[in-house]
Amino acid sequence: MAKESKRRENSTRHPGATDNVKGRAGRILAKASKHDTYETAPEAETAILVAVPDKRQADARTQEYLDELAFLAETAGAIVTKRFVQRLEKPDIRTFVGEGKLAEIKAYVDHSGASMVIFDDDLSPSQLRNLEAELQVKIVDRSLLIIDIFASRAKSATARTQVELAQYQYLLPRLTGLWTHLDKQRGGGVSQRGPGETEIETDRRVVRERIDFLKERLKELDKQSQTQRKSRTGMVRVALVGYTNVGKSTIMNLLSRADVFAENKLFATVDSTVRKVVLETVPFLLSDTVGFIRKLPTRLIESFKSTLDEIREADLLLHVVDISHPSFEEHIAVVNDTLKDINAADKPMLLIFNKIDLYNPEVTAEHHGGFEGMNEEEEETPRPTLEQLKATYMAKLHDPVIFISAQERENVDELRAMLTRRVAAIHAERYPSVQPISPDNEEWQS
Ligand SMILES: Nc1nc2c(ncn2[C@@H]2O[C@H](COP(=O)(O)OP(=O)(O)OP(=O)(O)O)[C@@H](O)[C@H]2O)c(=O)[nH]1
Ligand SMILES: [Mg+2]
Repeated sequence: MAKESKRRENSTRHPGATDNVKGRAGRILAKASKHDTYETAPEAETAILVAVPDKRQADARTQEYLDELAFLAETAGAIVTKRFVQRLEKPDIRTFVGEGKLAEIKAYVDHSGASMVIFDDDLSPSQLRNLEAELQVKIVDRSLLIIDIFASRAKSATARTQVELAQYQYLLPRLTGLWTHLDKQRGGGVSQRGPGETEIETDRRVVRERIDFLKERLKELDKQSQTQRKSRTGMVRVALVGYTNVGKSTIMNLLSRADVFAENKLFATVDSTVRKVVLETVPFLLSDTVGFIRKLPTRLIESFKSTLDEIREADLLLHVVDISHPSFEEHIAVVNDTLKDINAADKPMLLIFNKIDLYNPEVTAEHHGGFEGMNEEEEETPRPTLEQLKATYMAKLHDPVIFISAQERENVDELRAMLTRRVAAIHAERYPSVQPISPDNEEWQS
């Protein structure tokens, strides 16, 4: 017993203990934990993408999803050399893709020397194990890819702790998975416990302890930031939300003259930034937050709770949309669903359609590059004009909408005016007797 507790103490205190777990059973995480920033990543790895859409999914949609996956892979520092698509009613339970497709992928991996295969979905622990055994290269699923990018971007203590928590939560069931076949064969019985099971039990315990430790640490960090946030009470709080890469940080910089990192990469922002902004004597706090994405792992959302508090505690959400993206409507839905997941769906919202400079009604899904078997008719569906879109959204939504180009500074003054009126109205509502600012009386959403 004494020996046991001593070992446990060592394992939690000594960083090498968890590294061992990662090293032995969790090499899938090696990349996520190794490189610090994307910029300093050593020579790029080559990656193959694999998607298994269901039979009903339109070809253009499949291609768009693969574009997004390629963008994620590039953001993580990999060069994509090939895409594989297999339409299946349901992914194969053993190897995700069917036998024939797996052989095709295997042939390509062997021939091209690609160093990893990235799947556009999450793999079960056993699928991961089987695929690694068959293909003999690193297998990365969607969750791991996103966690990896977050790991390379996280700067603050909170974000780094959140990412580490997500990494271990990802690892834990996969440790179990590596050994489930043994458990089954043995059918229980203490006397038959092999060394494998003892080892895995130790690993699991080390990982669980690390998870508990990180949760505690997050609680402490959360207390500190709560104290910080309390000192800001009274201020109207506005949060920029939206799909990744839509221009949230660019708008933050425009409105607050801050210098927030913005670039054409997914998840440029992982930490949230808060700035005090004063527009026509109306002061408020503006925060820039992590972008959302389709199939964002729930675990990751949970571990990013503190970051998401900025959104939960906001009085007004500025939902930024990249109107030039062919799937912008799906992006809106993903963001709204994620807001629901984090209990922030009922907040007042202003919808900002950004990148109007890139919007071209003539351009269809085609500009993303057709691929074999693409349905020609699908490509030719014309997109509505900006005016038509404006009319549709104005009619459809209770929330006001505005169309801008943050980059070309188009309609930015209009955005400022709209925001000023909105914040002033919230302020007036909160402090009816004080009214330190003179809210514009006209209907702000006219
Ligand atoms: N053409 C065009 N590009 C824009 C516009 N606004 C932003 N961008 C570009 O879009 C890319 C993404 O902008 P960011 O501000 O980093 O986007 P974000 O929403 O903060 O992205 P994440 O933090 O990754 O979620 C950058 O390359 C910007 O320069 C715009 O109005 N027009
Ligand atoms: Mg950003």
